[in-house]
Amino acid sequence: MRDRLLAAEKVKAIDWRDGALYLLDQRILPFEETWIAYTSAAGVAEAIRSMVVRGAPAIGISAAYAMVLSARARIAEGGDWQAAWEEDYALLADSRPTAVNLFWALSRMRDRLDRLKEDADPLAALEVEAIAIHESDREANLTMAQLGVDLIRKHQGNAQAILTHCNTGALATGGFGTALGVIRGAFIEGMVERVYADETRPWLQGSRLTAWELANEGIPVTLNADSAAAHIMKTKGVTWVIVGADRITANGDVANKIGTYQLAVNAMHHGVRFMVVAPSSTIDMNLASGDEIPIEERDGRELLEVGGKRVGADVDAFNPVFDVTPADLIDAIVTEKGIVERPDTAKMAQLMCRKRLH
Ligand SMILES: CSC[C@@H](O)[C@@H](O)C(=O)COP(=O)(O)O
Repeated sequence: MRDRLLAAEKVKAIDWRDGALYLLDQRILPFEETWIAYTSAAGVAEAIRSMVVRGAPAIGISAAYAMVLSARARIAEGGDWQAAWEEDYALLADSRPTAVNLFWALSRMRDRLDRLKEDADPLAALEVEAIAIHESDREANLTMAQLGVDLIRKHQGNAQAILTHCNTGALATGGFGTALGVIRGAFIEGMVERVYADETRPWLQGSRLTAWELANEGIPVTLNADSAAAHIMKTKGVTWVIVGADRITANGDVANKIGTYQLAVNAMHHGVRFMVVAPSSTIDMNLASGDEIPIEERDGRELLEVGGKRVGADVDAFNPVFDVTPADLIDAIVTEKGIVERPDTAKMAQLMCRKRLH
């Protein structure tokens, strides 16, 4: 399974080469595959804000490389370069509020600088750290895929229908994906008959990105409107809903793409199992519950317009782009440190004490 999973890394969203960060512009996929080169932290912050790069782990990795770009520019300027580096740090931290991977990666970069020996080269150390963040996300994808597949097998090993939301694949991570990594692994093991992909209004991460990734690999995928999910659970033999996460709190509540919460409610009603797949960099033990998670609200025009053309009436639009699924609706959280079934505060604390499994 490992080799076939790694083949899915042919698709990637982030490339660090020749001292620049290259991001695949996810706003225009699947119609155009355009890479944009970034050489400044401000440029990367704007790329995150405007969704050139998206998906919690991918945002964190991009921010880490942005801090390398910042160090190079600020050291060249001379003077108190660390104060200027902190300004870039703040700019990046302000780009999107919900995915904690962003803040996790930034603080790892700052810690690296704080631990630097006096004669060490800060730029080289930061680059090594950013690459390590990227690499460890790839590794985490592999471990989670294996654990998630084992969990599916434990409950029901034969081919089944799976429903997913948003995009959690190679485009959203440093590897081949979190939830989509488990789905890929389950398909390789002959345990997936069909994947139902929610289109994921309003950015259409499901129809543009997830459906594209799966179809490219010959994994049977059917696209559906988000509002069809309950009907599909009732009529199409769905056994698992498998999603990613942007922030998981100390009690096991999960923030993910808007619409995830209603999937969990519907899954509970229909007896469909609900799995969340996320690396431990998505877990925020500083927040007691999901009520404390800052939920990003984006411009209402994202709902009122399609392709820049007005389609909605002249009214206000409320556009929260994440919601919080309470822990008691979740069957399992799969991380690279292990699986937490029926999450609660004690089990999450135990998980975070464990070492990574790879
Ligand atoms: C592995 S990605 C997990 C989440 O980041 C994903 O489900 C999601 O909600 C992405 O939202 P986005 O707004 O596209 O950044």
